[in-house]
Amino acid sequence: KKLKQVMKFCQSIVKELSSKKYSSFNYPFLVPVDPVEQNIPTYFDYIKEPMDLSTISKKLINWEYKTPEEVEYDINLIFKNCYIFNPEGTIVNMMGHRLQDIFNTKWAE
Ligand SMILES: Cc1ccc(Nc2c(-c3ccc(O)cc3)nc3c(C)cccn23)cc1
Repeated sequence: KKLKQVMKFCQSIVKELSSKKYSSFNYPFLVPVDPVEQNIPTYFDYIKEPMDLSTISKKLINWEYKTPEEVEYDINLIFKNCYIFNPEGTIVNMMGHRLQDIFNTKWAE
């Protein structure tokens, strides 16, 4: 069925965004943010819907998404959270924009 192919495409995009070739700027988005480890204790005061690429990959494997729009929502949540917590001009903010540019290009394909 078509849905299976679409979900495979989504998984390929998550794999691409997690690729080592982007390791200089994708690492803040690969796994759930650990506010203690990253010394950002207020993170969950601002971010009520944490999201990361490994969580999306797991949800895809467990068929937790019913439509590609739900996958797109979670991927965009990563960037939305990034820009909420990391103001314009910060390095992590710029890392988010770089990864989002790759996502927008691949998603539009
Ligand atoms: C230049 C720079 C400065 C700080 C960080 N912090 C950070 C973050 C992070 C993720 C999301 C977020 O909204 C804020 C921070 N995740 C990491 C990781 C996994 C390893 C090392 C540092 N990390 C990374 C790069």
